[in-house]
Amino acid sequence: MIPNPADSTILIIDDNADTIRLLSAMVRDQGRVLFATSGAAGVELARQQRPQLILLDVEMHGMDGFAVCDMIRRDSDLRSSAIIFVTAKSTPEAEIACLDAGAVDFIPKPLNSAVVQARVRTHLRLQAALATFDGLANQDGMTGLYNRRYFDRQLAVEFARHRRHQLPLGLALIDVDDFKRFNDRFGHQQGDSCLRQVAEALRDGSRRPGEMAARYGGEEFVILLPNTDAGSLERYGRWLCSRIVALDIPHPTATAAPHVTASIGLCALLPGEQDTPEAMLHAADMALYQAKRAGRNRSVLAPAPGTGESEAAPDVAENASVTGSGPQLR
Ligand SMILES: Nc1nc2c(ncn2[C@@H]2O[C@H](COP(=O)(O)OP(=O)(O)OP(=O)(O)O)[C@@H](O)[C@H]2O)c(=O)[nH]1
Repeated sequence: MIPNPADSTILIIDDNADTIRLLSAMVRDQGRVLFATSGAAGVELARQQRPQLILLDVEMHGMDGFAVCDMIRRDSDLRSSAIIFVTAKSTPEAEIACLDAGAVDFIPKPLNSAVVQARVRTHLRLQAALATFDGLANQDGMTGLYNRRYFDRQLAVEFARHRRHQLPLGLALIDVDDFKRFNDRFGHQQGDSCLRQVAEALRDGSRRPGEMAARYGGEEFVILLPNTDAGSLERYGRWLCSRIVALDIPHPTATAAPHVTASIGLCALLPGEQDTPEAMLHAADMALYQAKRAGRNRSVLAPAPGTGESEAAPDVAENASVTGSGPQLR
């Protein structure tokens, strides 16, 4: 979806109430306008609201505009917020200093309504275009799910966050069963359509806050589940298998059932210092392998990475919890 500039949030940071009133009136037709009357309050509000555009006064008491700009530019969550400096110092040197500090533009005081509106409009359009490119770069073209590159980045971020807060992180690796036979029987185009339907079911099945589904490659998908322990993940695996069965896509040459099914490898982990995202993915991959070996159309929960058990691909019945698909609610 192409972001609409009119849905943007504009944050004004200025310690002068009159300037805030004036600027708000000038830009209120171009988005949702928020304001803060100090640099510190502005940074806090920016972290909460992630505005597309920040109109930042240079000369403020306490933390000045340059210090605020520096804090915002260093915050990875605020990388996509554009800053326009608003200042009475309109010498070329002052203008260059603002741009060098990381602002995208510069608005001189006294404020001219038409100039302010034109600059804000231009930068909101640019922000919308950048967000669109960002979205496309992170998307898998065929299914519309996130792509592997974006997933790997998010996994690293979530892994670090769950380690910091000592929360359990869940991961599900999903592979469509006997998909080569499906292509052989129905052709590649039908195969693509089948993958799109599976992707849609996975997207619908991962809509809780923070959950994300991605295409991991070929007929393999992955779902990241924040704050999910082993017990919840096992239930989720069963539920996900049943959702794919419920698509009821005929697959007469499949080995597990006469319709499309998937095998799922699960891994839940309270990340410790020694754990890595790669080891977690590897554990889920081993569990997926076991699900295939045990007959497909099921999910298998991996032993926690680092216990050594997942390395040897042990017998399913001994070392993994196998869960066949059943029509269970999540
Ligand atoms: N139509 C279509 N097929 C794809 C796509 N990506 C991968 N495939 C096919 O998926 C099939 C995967 O085959 P295998 O890795 O042998 O696995 P499988 O047949 O699903 O068997 P199991 O995984 O053991 O159940 C291959 O035939 C690939 O060509 C795609 O984007 N579209």
